[in-house]
Amino acid sequence: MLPFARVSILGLGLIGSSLARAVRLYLPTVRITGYDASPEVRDIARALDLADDVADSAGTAVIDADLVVLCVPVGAMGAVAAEIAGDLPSDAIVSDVGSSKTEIARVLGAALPGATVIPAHPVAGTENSGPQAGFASLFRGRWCILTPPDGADPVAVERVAEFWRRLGAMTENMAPEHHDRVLAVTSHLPHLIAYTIVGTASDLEEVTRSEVIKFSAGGFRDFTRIAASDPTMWRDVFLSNREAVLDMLQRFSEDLSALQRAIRWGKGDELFELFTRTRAIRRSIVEQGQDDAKPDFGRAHD
Ligand SMILES: NC(=O)c1ccc[n+]([C@@H]2O[C@H](COP(=O)([O-])OP(=O)(O)OC[C@H]3O[C@@H](n4cnc5c(N)ncnc54)[C@H](O)[C@@H]3O)[C@@H](O)[C@H]2O)c1
Ligand SMILES: O=C(O)C(=O)C[C@]1(C(=O)O)C=C[C@@H](O)C=C1
Repeated sequence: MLPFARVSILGLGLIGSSLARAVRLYLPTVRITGYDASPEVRDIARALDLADDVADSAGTAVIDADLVVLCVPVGAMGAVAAEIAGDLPSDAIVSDVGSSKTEIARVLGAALPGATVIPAHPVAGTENSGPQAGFASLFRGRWCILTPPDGADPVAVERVAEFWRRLGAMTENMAPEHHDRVLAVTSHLPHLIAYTIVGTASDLEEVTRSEVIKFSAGGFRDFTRIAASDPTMWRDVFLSNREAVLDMLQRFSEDLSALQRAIRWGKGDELFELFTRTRAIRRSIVEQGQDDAKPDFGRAHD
């Protein structure tokens, strides 16, 4: 059975438009209503035929929904939730796709008292933003982590999980606090490091900007992709997951200092031991099929 028949997607950027495209492709009988605060994005969404209807206000977008998915930056979740509170059908389930979860659970709970809220996070994305950047296969073969509140209705949780599985994702349930610690190290810290290294390189006086661009063939180029990610999104992620990120950053700084010492004192065995360990981690990620470069992964942009 279809988990939902009428889905409203609020925020039609990379993730919202990918969700709309995926629903169209994998759940073609589901009616999609979209909304975005930006009139330009609404016009583009209409031109791209992303939804059956693109509403001009958040309230009208949810009026007959059975699932509402908030796809806006983490810092805008509370404001959108407040906008829909008066129009949300009492039996609708509200979910979201935000990259941090504890703070979102708090703001959604406060703005929508009595509503069924089942937050989720598809661990899939790119450095691009906006409605043109989305594609239907974004979630295929990717994890979607659900962070239901204590005492959540198991049927509602399973309906949201089934919705994501129908779009090709694999699902797992987690406590929001645990999610935020795991993602702090697997997603948030890597972005912080990429922003730092690209910023450091561009500030170096003895290396010109054109040299940075010209010789960025290998590792640095990979960092520049990550460092091109959306500034609003990532500002909100770091501010909303402050504690976990600062904790992981502290550990990272200590490990970096140890590496600095090993290089200074010529401790080649320490460097070799670490690099051997990290190579094994990369290999197990590739073996588990979690690597984009895997040829049969089927995530070609549609
Ligand atoms: N980009 C990624 O890789 C990625 C991956 C997984 C989850 N996420 C999460 O998905 C969410 C959306 O990110 P994105 O990459 O799609 O960003 P995006 O910038 O591409 O799209 C966000 C959209 O939200 C709209 N918006 C902003 N405030 C709004 C409001 N108050 N009401 C209605 N619309 C509003 C913007 O106009 C924009 O079109 C974020 O919470 C982010 O943390 C992002
Ligand atoms: O592949 C990328 O470009 C991403 O940054 C995707 C990525 C990640 O860090 O893995 C970014 C943020 C998300 O919340 C989920 C996925």
